[in-house]
Amino acid sequence: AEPADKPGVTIFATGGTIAGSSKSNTDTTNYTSGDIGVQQLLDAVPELEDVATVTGEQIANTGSSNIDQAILLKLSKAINKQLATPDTHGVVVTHGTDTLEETGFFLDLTVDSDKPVVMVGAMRPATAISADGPFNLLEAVTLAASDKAMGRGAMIVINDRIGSAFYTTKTNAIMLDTFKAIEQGYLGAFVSSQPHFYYEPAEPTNKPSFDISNIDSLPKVDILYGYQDAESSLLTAAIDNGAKGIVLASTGNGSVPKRMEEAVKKAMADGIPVIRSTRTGNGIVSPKEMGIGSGVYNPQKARILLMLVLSQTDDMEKIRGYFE
Ligand SMILES: NC(=O)C[C@H](N)C(=O)O
Repeated sequence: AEPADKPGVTIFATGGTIAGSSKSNTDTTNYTSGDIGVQQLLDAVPELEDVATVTGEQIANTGSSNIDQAILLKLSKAINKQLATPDTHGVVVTHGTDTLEETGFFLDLTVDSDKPVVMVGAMRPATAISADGPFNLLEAVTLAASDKAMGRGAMIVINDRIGSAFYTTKTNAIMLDTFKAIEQGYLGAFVSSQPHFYYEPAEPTNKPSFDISNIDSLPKVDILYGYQDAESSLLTAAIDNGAKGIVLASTGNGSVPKRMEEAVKKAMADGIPVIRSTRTGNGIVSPKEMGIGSGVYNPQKARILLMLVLSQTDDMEKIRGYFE
């Protein structure tokens, strides 16, 4: 599509490390925050044009310890005005991380729109080797341009995570993965033995359900662990032993060693799904050419899901759809 067809996203720049610069590309602590203007931030990420029609507005350019209520009010009013225009799909606020959570929370409580408001910052200045700002900015704009971001309140994007501005906090003075909402990752907690929920009722995205009223047994699915030197003999043995599906508790992002590729491909071709999950205990295993990525499911949950799915269908693309 032409750039004009892309969703409109306005970036309100306020400064911070994301707009910081230093004479040295290894300096990540003694740089000047809020040194680079919004146009320069945009110019550093030409890929933004692929996801949105982006316009920039400079609200302030300072370290976020200098953000005050005058700036908050100016910013919130500017965002409300911008989101009311039909061509605007969402807004992004570039901001220093030190007080980013305060501004995000303020916007969450004062912006009157279902459209996405995305706070973004960086922990390394723009001049650093492996500066995190440009990719964070690309993700923030992609989120602001996404229909999936509607109605979620103000959000904080940094280090590949989407946080609720209501709950997310800076937790580390210098590390890249500083923003966390650890406690509110739970649904709730007990206060004097009474349940207190952090969220309104919500279902996990794409949660499947199965009617097992007429099912007396489920297909056999085995889990195989990933490790250095792992090869295909256990996979073949599991299938010879009657497995109708296999879950790999693989290394990393569900990687399959070259030694096992042929056996995985053969199993898939024979109608035996091979789900690539991860032994790391965390993360969303993404689709690749090989097998089926487990998505959000750890190996033991992927196994239960695959048994249920196999009780309903042997269509490989349908099976894939439950995971990826
Ligand atoms: N990482 C950062 O953005 C910190 C910076 N001092 C600020 O909050 O402006």
